[in-house]
Amino acid sequence: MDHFSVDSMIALDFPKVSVEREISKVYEEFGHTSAYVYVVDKDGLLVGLLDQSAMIQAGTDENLQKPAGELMCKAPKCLASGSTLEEAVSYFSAHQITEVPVIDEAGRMIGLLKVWPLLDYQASKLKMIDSELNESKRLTATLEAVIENPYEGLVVVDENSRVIIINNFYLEAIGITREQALGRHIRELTPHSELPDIVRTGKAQFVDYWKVRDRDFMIIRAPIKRDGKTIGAMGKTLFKDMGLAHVFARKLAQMENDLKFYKEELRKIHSATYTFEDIVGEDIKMTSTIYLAKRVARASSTVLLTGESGTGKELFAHAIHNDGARRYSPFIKVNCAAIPEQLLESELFGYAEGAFTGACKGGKPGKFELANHGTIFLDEIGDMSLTMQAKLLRVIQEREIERVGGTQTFKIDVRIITATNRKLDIMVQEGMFREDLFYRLNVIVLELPCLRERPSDIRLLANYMLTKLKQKLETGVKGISQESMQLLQNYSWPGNVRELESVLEQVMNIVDEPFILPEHLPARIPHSKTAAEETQSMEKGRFEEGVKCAEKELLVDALKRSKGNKSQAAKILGIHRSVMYKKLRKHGLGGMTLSQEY
Ligand SMILES: Nc1ncnc2c1ncn2[C@@H]1O[C@H](COP(=O)(O)OP(=O)(O)OP(=O)(O)O)[C@@H](O)[C@H]1O
Repeated sequence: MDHFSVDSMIALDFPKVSVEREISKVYEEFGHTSAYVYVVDKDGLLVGLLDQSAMIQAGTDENLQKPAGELMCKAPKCLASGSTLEEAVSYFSAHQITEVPVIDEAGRMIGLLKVWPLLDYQASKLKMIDSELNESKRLTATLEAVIENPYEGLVVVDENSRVIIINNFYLEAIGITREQALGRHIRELTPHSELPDIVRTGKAQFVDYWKVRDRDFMIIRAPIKRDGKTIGAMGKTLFKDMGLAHVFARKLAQMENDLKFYKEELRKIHSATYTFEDIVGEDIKMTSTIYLAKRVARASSTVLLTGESGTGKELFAHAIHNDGARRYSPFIKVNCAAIPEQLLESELFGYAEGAFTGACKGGKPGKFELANHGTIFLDEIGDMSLTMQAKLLRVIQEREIERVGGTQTFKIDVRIITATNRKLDIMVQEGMFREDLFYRLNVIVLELPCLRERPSDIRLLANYMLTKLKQKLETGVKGISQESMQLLQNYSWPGNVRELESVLEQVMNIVDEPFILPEHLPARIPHSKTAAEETQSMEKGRFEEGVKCAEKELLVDALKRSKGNKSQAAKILGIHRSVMYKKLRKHGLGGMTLSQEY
């Protein structure tokens, strides 16, 4: 006989559908990888091989057309007519036989489907069942350990609120045995249980208080659902006892505190620290600048602060912001000289997501965005490149920004305060600063006087800083000798107030004596006397200074204790009122009020 395929089976009145169905059943049963089906013709010759894609590859296999006597040797007669493949497979597998006859409608066997290797399949199926069993045993053991953990109570009820799982912790808490609990309605065990409500509503209750037999617990209750339907509920204690709950609550409170602290720190970073109260100065140049600054603080106009380094430009920027309507909004400082040119643009205007390699997801807001509704303080504006000046000009004119690499523009409402110690007008002439930007920034100009122009403020500032440093450094230094003060006033202070601050801090760190004397001052502050004169007068001067300072300190102390009452202060010191007044005049304390610092 010729080779035959599914089509040739049709020619033999064997319906194609039926063959395909039978074949697919074999595959379904044995899996595509574990079974092969051979088709043998009625003369016992192998005529087809069904591979994994269920094709009859007639004529393509070298085994085709070979006698299949040995394959058929086990074919039972009882199956020779009309059994379905399913019946055949189950019969064969029970008898460890791996062949199925193909029969025609008259019940004649026209071929044979040989299923191979059925035995391997059975063995692997058994192995699989065995490993599934082991896995589920392992899982059950783990679940039991979880359920029986000694730190938490657990009870599970079914859809009728009957207990199906309960752990020892829970049993112990309510004081009954497992046998007494299983299968009972939960309210028979704990009359006020809310689990039936959870089963009814299907809604969880997160964290509730549960008191049982004089013990307090925190508990959560949750529904158990399958295919969206509530099939039970579980109650679980959260802590072994309330002691642990309190530990947890304390930790939570600590974390909340920390969070508050960091939020406050962040707020401080984005807010102005100083106010006009922190600006010390009595010199007319200074007081008129403060007066003007206070006036401009109320408006939103752009301010340009000029003056030598260390004259207090940043201090003024803070004070102006803090005195105006924007005081509760951010104060953002940008040091234009400290940020590399290529980063300044994204620092000021932010960048969009994917603007460059390494850009943060979601992009990053720039300082202008952060300062929205508040103030941006652009320090060292004179150090900004011409390219950046053009970009800044656009923002000032349009009052809108676009993130680097972005397409959207944002409207911004920001007050701009700039500062520089460079001469912007000269820079404009030299082509180093854009003229149009200069006029945009030069709306209100506050020129801060340098320290050498206001020597009277040196004494004031030095005493003010001494008081602050005494607290900070906890030193025994009580004051500055008159002679030292004179030297400080004679000095030119190129670094202005910042330099004065650092000289005092440096001196107070090394001086062990109560008063800062000329020899304690750094060498760059010129001493008016020659070294010989100094040595001579030093001993005398030191004693006199000491006495003078001590006397002054006693006077100040007595006045403080008498709350400014001079007669009372005289009594405290045991001196006559007239002597008291004389000494007060000598030390310049005649008009002393309590708020003054000496
Ligand atoms: N009038 C003042 N009263 C009290 N402290 C002052 C005064 N002026 C300046 N200071 C202090 O001096 C230091 C320098 O001030 P600030 O940084 O404001 O100066 P600046 O002009 O901005 O300096 P730069 O140009 O170098 O940035 C700060 O510690 C500041 O608190």
